[in-house]
Amino acid sequence: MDWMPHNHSRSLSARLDLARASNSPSKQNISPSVIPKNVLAHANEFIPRVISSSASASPNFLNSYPVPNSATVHPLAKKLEEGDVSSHATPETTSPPLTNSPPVLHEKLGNSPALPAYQENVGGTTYFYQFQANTENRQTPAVTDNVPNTVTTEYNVYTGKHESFFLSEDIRNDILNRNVLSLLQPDPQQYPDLPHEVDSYHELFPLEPISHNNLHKAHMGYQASMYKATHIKTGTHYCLRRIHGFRLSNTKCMAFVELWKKLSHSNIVQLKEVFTTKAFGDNSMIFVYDYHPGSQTLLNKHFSPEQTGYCDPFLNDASTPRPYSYQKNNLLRHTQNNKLPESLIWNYIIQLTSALRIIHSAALACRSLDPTKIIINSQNRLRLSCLGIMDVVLQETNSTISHVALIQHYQQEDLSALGKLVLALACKSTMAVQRDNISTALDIVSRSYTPDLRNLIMYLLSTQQRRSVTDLMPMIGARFYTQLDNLHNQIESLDNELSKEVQNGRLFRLISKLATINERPDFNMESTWAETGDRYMLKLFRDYVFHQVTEEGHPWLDMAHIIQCLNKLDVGVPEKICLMSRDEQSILVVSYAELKHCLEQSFGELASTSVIHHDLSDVGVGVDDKL
Ligand SMILES: Nc1ncnc2c1ncn2[C@@H]1O[C@H](COP(=O)(O)OP(=O)(O)OP(=O)(O)O)[C@@H](O)[C@H]1O
Repeated sequence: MDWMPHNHSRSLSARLDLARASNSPSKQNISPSVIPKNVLAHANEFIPRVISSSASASPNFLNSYPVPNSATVHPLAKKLEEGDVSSHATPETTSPPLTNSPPVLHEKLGNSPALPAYQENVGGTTYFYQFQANTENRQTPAVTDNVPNTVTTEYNVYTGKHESFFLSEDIRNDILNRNVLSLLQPDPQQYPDLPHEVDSYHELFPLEPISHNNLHKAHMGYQASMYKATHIKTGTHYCLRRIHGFRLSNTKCMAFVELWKKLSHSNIVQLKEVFTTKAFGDNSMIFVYDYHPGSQTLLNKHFSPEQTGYCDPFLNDASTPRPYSYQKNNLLRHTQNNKLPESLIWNYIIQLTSALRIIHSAALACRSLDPTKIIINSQNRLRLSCLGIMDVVLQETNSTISHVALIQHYQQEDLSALGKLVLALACKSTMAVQRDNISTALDIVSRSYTPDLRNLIMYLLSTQQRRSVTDLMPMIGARFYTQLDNLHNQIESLDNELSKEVQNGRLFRLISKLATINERPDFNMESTWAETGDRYMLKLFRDYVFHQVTEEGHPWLDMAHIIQCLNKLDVGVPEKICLMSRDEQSILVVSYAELKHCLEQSFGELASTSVIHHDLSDVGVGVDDKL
């Protein structure tokens, strides 16, 4: 069978390669009868040429070996015929160690040690061979023991611990959960009134039940609702907060919007844009924010009656009046049993003060520091949401007020709101901050937490003095370092997790390229496109990488082998491997560099005529040093 008849000079090198493929201690001779005469005439002394991995010339991979029926068969083919060797090949791999060698031709030029060469004259052509370096010590034995696609099962593949190879389950689930939430689509039957498009956004999905109760007017008398939406052009998900029935008559407030849009901080939900729309059938004002899937409000997280076992300790049953001391003891007992860890409260304080610091230094005020307007994610990251709305809405309702003049007042209100929030968290009660309950609540804090926490709350609640967020820093003290340390540790562990997966995209793109080429039914009306030329090589390579079998013919699934082969293909190393045709009649000796060239060439052909072409061109870029 001569399926690569068109390049005789290549055939010569191929023969040489095959001779080297039989790189066993007992050297194999190349039968002179298989060397074409027209090549001999020009090359009576032949020295194997160096194959550079970056060679742009036509690759030297067409090393096919027609196996003649005559007596002058190549020794390796002869061995195959005689059944001396198994009819498959061993995978080229160094991990785990193979007891039998793969038919790998190590031509790692540049880093291979200089070994003595010997020469042999065959039919007038001189062949130069290099002795094998320390054959006994090699992890991989001689080729004569094996042929492509077979492994011996004297060892077991190290399956390893799942977690040591892949992202931890917790992180994976968290990410998947967020992805699912981001992709949620509304049921049109459940929400028939939802507009198809609102300005540059579509796929609106309500983040809370749409209230038709006009009494629920959280934003200075305006009803509001929240939607997840997708930007039509970029596909990015955002949060739209709609203020119902709002008509903007004064554009002065848009100066605040510009200031808020510029404010970027890890503890605030960034405002992206503000616009008016009639898409909902009324005059609505839309505030577009970053979307943080999986977030919940602080109210839901810590004060929700829907949580099992939660009830507000300050909620008295009026039908059973009891002496004050009894109630207080009850409160204390309840708080002791249910209190939040102090470290968590300080964690929140550091994040909230950090956000307030940046807001106040931009001459703005939050004005919505409320458990319903602070969102928290699964890693306890707090973000102030709803920023900028009050500036717009209040400007409208009372346009005579100068916001700039009042900003300091609002900032003081922010600090009071922070004091109440910390008190509520320490007592696990939103009712604790009611005027009648504050002294009892502070008493509870004194008994349950350190004086530092009480002092901070007292400072924030004392309205006699002018307070500043920067004054809180000494009260936080060394806890700041603990927070920083925790964050660094978290970053490091995420970095470790990321490093496990960092190669996946590259390998996936490589496999995608192979899969789009291999056994493609037809291309450009050529029914044999996937079976001839470059593609044939890739098909055999696919068998070599993925279809290894044991000597008994059982599938051999070794991820290390697969990944190693793909990495070498991606880089295009000069190392050579033997590929065997499926009928086991022919063997090709081919380098990864040549295979890479085939892949690029064939994929280039496909991509150039494809209707859609996703850019996979960066496959392999800069990975040489990552093997
Ligand atoms: N930027 C955001 N990204 C993701 N989810 C958010 C974002 N902002 C708010 N949410 C979620 O949307 C839902 C509704 O938020 P909203 O601020 O309206 O809370 P609320 O308690 O319903 O307050 P209100 O009384 O103003 O309606 C909450 O579950 C909240 O977690």
